[in-house]
Amino acid sequence: MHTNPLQVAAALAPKLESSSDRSDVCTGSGSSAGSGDTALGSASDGALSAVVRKDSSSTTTTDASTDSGHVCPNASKGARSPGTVKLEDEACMDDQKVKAFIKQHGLTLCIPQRELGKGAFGHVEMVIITLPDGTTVKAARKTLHACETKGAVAALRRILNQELAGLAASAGCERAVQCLGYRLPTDDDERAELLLSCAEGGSVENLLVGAGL
Ligand SMILES: Nc1ncnc2c1ncn2[C@@H]1O[C@H](COP(=O)(O)OP(=O)(O)OP(=O)(O)O)[C@@H](O)[C@H]1O
Repeated sequence: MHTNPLQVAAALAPKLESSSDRSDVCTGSGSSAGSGDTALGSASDGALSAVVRKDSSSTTTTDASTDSGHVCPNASKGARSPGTVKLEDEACMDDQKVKAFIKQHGLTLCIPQRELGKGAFGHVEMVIITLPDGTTVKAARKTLHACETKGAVAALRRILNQELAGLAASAGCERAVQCLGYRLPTDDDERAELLLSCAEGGSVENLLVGAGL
C-alpha cells in the first residue's frame, strides 16, 4: 500500500466513508485483522478530522473533533435518509458516536461518488455515508480484488493485514490517512475492503510532480 504519500497528504483535506452489502459481518478493532471470521472493524480510533454536515439548503464542512453545538438536519425535521441505519437516538451524534457508527456500519452504507485511484491490489473510490442524524460523511473505500486462484482469501487477508499494520502506525495522526473500518473476506469470491479517511488533496507524489520537483 502506498500509505506514505497519502498519509501526509491527508492533512490537505477532510475525510471519511465506505460500503458493502453483506450482513454477516462481525465487528472488531485492532491493528491487524484476525484470521478467523469475517470482520468489520477499525484499525484505529483516529480522529474524524471532518464530516460534512448537510442540510436541505446547503452543505457545510465541520470539524467533528472540535464541533460543539452544530445543528444536524434531523434535529428539526426528524427525517432520515433512505438506506441509513436507525439508531435509538437520532439526535445529533457526537464524535465518538460517529466513529462507532462508521466503524460498525460504514462499509454497508457507502454510496460511491467517484474513483480516486487504482493500485496494485485494488481500487479506491470516494464514498459518502449518511449517518442516522442526517449528516453525510465523506471517506475513501479501498477494495482489494480477489485473485481467481485458490487460496485467494488467505492472500487477501495477508495484504489487508499489511495495510492495517501500516495504518496502525499512523493511527491518531491528524495529518495521516486513518483507518475507519475494514472487512475481511471468508470466501474466495469475496472482496476485502478498507474504509479510510479521504485525502482529497491528493498524494504528496502528485503534488511534487505538479510542482515540477
Ligand atoms: N485515503 C485516500 N484518499 C484519497 N485518495 C486515495 C486514498 N487512498 C488511495 N487513494 C488514491 O488511490 C490510489 C490507489 O491507492 P492504493 O492504496 O490502492 O495503491 P497505491 O498505494 O497507490 O499503490 P500500491 O497498490 O502499489 O501500494 C492512490 O494512488 C491515490 O491516488
